[in-house]
Amino acid sequence: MTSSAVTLSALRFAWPGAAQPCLEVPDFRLAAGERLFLHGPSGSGKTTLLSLIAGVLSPSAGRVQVLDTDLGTLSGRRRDRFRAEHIGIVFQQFNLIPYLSAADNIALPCRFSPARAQRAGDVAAAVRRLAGHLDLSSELLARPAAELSVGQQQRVAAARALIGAPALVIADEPTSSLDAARQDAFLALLLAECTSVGASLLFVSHDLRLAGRFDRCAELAELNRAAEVTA
Ligand SMILES: Nc1ncnc2c1ncn2[C@@H]1O[C@H](COP(=O)(O)OP(=O)(O)OP(=O)(O)O)[C@@H](O)[C@H]1O
Repeated sequence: MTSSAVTLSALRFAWPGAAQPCLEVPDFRLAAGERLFLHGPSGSGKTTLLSLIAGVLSPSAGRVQVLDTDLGTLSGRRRDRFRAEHIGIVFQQFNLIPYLSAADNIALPCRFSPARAQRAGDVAAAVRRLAGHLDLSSELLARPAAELSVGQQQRVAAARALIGAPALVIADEPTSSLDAARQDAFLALLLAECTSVGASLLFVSHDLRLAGRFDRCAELAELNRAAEVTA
């Protein structure tokens, strides 16, 4: 087992054309199995940081290491494969495929990653188990994602992130569209799933009431030196 899930070294990221870098993170580490709550004002760079860790964006300088892999050493295709195999992501915009059923959306990572399919075992049963915990009925599972409410889509995105036990789960405001009861059920499932497989969790939220349920709470400004320049 690796001792570090994410290591950022001398990371710098500037959006094209921007006068100032958005992120300058000298050094950050998320330990294996650690569950971190990350918060910060709107526009401070949380989603950008998650996109760099997911390998969706590439840093302008510095290194992003996930598990034992330096993402900068991977070609675009290998990075996509690495992400599918090892990282479960709940994007702020969910990124569901609208014409696929909710069940097929949840199962999608298992189609892209044989290792994840193998870890899931019976994929259809894994879909039903996660959906059950998130109060998604079989009728909802059969519907195209485009015909679900925003909160239902968010729960589908959460189940998709968890299927096949990824070693790292990244969640960007994953409870913003849920009512209190479903928010609680979702968080309980997320924490339990991560604990049961020893996965690390990087959870971004504005809702500081949730922070106490995590191993560590950090504000992005504590990690990001660029924040000192722009503040
Ligand atoms: N595609 C893009 N091109 C250029 N600038 C961008 C792009 N996406 C985000 N930014 C800028 O990068 C900065 C950080 O944005 P980011 O979405 O990471 O913030 P955030 O902390 O996640 O905000 P929120 O809490 O509102 O989701 C902002 O100033 C934003 O305007």
